[in-house]
Amino acid sequence: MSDLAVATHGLTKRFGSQVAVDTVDLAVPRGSVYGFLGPNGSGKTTTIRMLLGLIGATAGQHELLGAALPEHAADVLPRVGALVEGPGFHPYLSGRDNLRRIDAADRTAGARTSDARIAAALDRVGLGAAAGKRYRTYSLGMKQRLAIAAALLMPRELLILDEPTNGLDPQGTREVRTLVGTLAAEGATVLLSTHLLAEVEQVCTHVGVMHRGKLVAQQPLAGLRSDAAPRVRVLTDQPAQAARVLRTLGLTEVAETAAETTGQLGAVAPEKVVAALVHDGVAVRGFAVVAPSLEDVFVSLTGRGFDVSG
Ligand SMILES: Nc1ncnc2c1ncn2[C@@H]1O[C@H](COP(=O)(O)OP(=O)(O)OP(=O)(O)O)[C@@H](O)[C@H]1O
Repeated sequence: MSDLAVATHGLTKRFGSQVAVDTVDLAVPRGSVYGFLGPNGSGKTTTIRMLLGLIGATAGQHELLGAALPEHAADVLPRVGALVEGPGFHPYLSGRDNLRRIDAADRTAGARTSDARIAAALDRVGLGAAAGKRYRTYSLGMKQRLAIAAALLMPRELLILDEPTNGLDPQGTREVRTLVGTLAAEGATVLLSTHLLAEVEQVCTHVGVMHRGKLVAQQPLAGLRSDAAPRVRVLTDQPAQAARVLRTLGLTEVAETAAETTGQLGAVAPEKVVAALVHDGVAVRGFAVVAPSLEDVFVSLTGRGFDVSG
């Protein structure tokens, strides 16, 4: 059995002359919560649509749960729950009745257990109380949660969620994050796309970063952090003098403000920096080694800021 829940090899999608997804090799380990991160338009949704067979790839191959698609689609796709844009819900039916329609269309689901399955799925996403209301009266967040409930009607080994917290209020966002954590704890692999760093920091074990159609980084979250270069921060009334010392030692990206000087450590030991500052007579009021935030890492990979408010 493959230890990857999702694997792609040179997956590529062109729209006319535009390359939306460019030779992407995804490797999503089983049991991981994989954050598929990237700015808007970087190719996440197009990749996910190819994974699920909603659009064909221009080039490349992919496997879900160890089986090649599209050859094994009939066997594999029932074990995969998906949330992609534009679920086909009926506006005049209640949330519960919409799930009934979806459940009834699933040949692998037993009709006698349908009510219990639907109630459990609604409960999981916190829509139990609103289950009887018409879909068209739902807020965007409720619609999103109903879409997740639809993906959870059957037990799933793999969940592929495109921007699952899009449009949710903070409370709804927290609920979805908790739900993702629970599903992962139960053994499901979760691939979720997002442009929100907070989402990645709070729930993901692995990260893949897309930028202009290319996968520019892919690794465990902890690795991405530790690979990033730490900086020193020197609080001092003599920032220019401190900056000279840092540069002489070989620190890079040295910057100074009125009250502090910072620089990227590289291979230089922090204690060596302290000793050199003292030796040079710089009055140091504070000294710290700071790991760059995830946002710093992503900006360095994509050259773009992320929305970190979520
Ligand atoms: N059907 C299509 N026809 C033409 N171009 C498309 C089509 N679908 C996507 N694109 C283009 O492909 C690129 C990648 O889009 P995609 O939706 O995959 O990005 P994304 O990372 O999911 O962004 P977002 O977070 O905005 O959904 C974009 O430039 C987009 O305009």
